[in-house]
Amino acid sequence: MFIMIVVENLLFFLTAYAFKYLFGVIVSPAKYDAEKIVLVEKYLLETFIAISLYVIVKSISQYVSQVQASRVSEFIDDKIHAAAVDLDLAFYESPEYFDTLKLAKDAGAERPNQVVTTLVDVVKNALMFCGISFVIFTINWLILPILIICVIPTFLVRVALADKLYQLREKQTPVERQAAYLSSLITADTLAKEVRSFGLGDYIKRLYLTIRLDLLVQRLKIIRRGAIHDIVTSLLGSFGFFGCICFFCYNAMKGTITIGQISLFVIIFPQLFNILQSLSQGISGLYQNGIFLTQLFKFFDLKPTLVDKTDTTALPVNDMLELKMENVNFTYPNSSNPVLTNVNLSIPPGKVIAIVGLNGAGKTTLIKLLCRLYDPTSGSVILGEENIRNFKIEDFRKTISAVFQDFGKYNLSVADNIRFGDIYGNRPFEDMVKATEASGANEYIEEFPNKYETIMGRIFEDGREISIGQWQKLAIARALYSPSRFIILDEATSALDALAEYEFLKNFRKSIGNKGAIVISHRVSAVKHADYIYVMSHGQVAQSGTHEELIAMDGDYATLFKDDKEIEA
Ligand SMILES: Nc1ncnc2c1ncn2[C@@H]1O[C@H](COP(=O)(O)OP(=O)(O)OP(=O)(O)O)[C@@H](O)[C@H]1O
Repeated sequence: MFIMIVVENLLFFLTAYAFKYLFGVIVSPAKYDAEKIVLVEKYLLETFIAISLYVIVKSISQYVSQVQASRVSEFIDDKIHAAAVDLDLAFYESPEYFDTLKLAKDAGAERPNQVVTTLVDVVKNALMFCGISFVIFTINWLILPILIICVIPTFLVRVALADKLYQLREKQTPVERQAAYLSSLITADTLAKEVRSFGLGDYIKRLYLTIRLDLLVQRLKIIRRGAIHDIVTSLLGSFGFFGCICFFCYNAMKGTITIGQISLFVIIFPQLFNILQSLSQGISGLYQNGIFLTQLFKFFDLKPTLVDKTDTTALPVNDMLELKMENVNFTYPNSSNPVLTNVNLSIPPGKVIAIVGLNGAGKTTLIKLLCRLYDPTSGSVILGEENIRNFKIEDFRKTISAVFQDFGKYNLSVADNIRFGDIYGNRPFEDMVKATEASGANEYIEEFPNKYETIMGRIFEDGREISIGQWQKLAIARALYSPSRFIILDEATSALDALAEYEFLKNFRKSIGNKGAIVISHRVSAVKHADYIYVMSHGQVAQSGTHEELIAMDGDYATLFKDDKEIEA
């Protein structure tokens, strides 16, 4: 790119000088003879070649610039994704993260491109400026400083405007995110049913428009003020430009400059003014993009809070180990209320453990800790004899497969939906079938003409939408397909009909083999066959035991079970 810029500039000056010599010969007092014609033809040919080369190089240079810009854009996109993948769950549960991500994405999409292209323009214009300055300097040394002084105020005004616009953008980011969220409510498929049945479309549309208009008014106020300052300072620049022309005309009339210099001046001087304007625009643009890129780097600088210890222990080979929680307390970051208090529980291999409790009791939070998506504030999670903090996070997470309440509905093929449980395992197809048979998903998959190659969901062509219960069966198949040591179902059977849930849980112990399992369900009657049951209340284990023991205790569990039975009846 740099080579192209240098060549392009050289060709521009070559063209200008070819013109200078051409005019010099044409208006020379030598008479019209064969020698003069040959000379004119020679300069005409040289001018033609120089112009043609200039045009070709300019086009190539534009092409190279576009290729470079696209590559930079892809590169930055990939870096943003890599940084986002590395961050842990805590970031995804905090608004500050989304603000930083938004600003980084705003910067990421186009700014690096703009930096490259603006930088190229600045270098190009700076080289051109040096060349033209030299030529102008040979004509009259005073012209240059006058012009520069006249352009400086425009430059300062643009830098100040960039600063103000950036500050405003930073301030507006949370509100802009709110507007984007409202827009997604009426454009995305997720809430299409609810928005229509409650007739929310117009209301959300108006709310969105009000926010956007408010943001626009604030922005336009700053832009308007900037435009007025820009007009005033640009006028000053034009005065300088005009002054130089007057000065030149005066000297031309006096005959102190040659006709060749006049032709050079006519070609070059308007360019100089344009270049100075572009340079000031380019440098202030670089400054503006620079402050945006700061946000991109701020995003890249985010570091996961959960990191591997320097001396990690290898996972024990023995896969018949218990997973335990010992005196675990937990408070979410940015919150002061403890969500778990002194929790003790254990999940032995090959056993099904159930956790029941009212909404907000802390069940899902407990699962997040078991999966090491968060670390306990105090107390430990232990695999066998080892605190899970001593293992590599990536290795430990592979020991658990979980189906969360908000599990993934991947709009990809059935096979991909299951393969995601063990994405790098090169497993035989039979394993996939075994998993879908255990979850009950095979019943509907077998009816699809394309079976496991059927695309799920309605987002893409030929996609098949399935019911929530069927999605759940697919998610359970994914967890069963995973070669993990423990499997967790967090209300993963909530949408299954009572019979399907009963059938599934009856066979669940057989499907898990030696794996330890946790099942969370609000249907207490569905988990009564679990080997051991924990009852959670306000972040604590209020009761624990087998179904029979808990019924005999006549506490929270017995009440939940009785309520459940009455509702079922
Ligand atoms: N990311 C978070 N940041 C702060 N507090 C949270 C967060 N997630 C959950 N909580 C709080 O932790 C408490 C326990 O939530 P949790 O989701 O663990 O309950 P739960 O027992 O799974 O409820 P449910 O049966 O409704 O799924 C709730 O009071 C909730 O407000």
